[in-house]
Amino acid sequence: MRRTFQKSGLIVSCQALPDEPLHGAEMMKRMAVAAEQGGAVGIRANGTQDIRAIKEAVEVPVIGIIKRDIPGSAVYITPEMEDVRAILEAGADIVALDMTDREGRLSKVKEMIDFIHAAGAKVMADISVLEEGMAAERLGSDIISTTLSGYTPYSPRQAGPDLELVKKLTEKVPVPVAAEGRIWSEREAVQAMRLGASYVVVGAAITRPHVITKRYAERMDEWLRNKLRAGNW
Ligand SMILES: CC(=O)N[C@H](C=O)[C@@H](O)[C@H](O)[C@H](O)COP(=O)(O)O
Repeated sequence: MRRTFQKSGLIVSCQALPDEPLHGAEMMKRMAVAAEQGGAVGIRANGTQDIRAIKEAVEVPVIGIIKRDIPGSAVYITPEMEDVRAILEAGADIVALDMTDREGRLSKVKEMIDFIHAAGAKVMADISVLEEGMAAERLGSDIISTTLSGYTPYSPRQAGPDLELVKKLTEKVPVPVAAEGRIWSEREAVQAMRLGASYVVVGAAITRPHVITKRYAERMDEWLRNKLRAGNW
């Protein structure tokens, strides 16, 4: 039985790629358990080993992805049907996939969406601009997430989350919207909800300690450099 999501809440993305210090299913399982203890209503996880380990350890639904580089392609979040199959076999309740309008992707994903639905799971569309979100909804996606805003050449690059996109999506699409990407504070999370987001997905700010540490260290170095430049240190 696939699990269903609460109507709204925090989803914690528990991901560590092979070059990251916390890489490994055991670590990600513990991260997910901690997130659930803290009140997360769902977990987002990458790779079949992590998805399996997390599904066994938590009660909340799990969004599965497979990040994979395909030579010559910019699409790396659940790129192919074989990835969808593997995610479903690993037990994910929701499958998230790239639904950006690149490389004819939007004409290719319908088959994937139908396959996911036939397996009793739901679809999260990872998009980067409003038009992609609207197209993803028309294709039958169950949740639209701003995951890829800032990561396609035509979406805005910004330090913080794309709250403008969250707002536009909630006005235009009739399915739940998830605010995802570069959310670093509770204030930003609440702001996203105020703008109509049903879910807020937080990754690095909760589960990537080396990134959290780097932010602290860089801010402190910057302060120190400014002090030194001003000659009062
Ligand atoms: C762009 C991309 O590949 N995003 C990935 C999607 O699964 C993850 O690396 C992010 O951690 C996730 O989207 C959450 O975002 P943030 O870690 O910024 O809170």
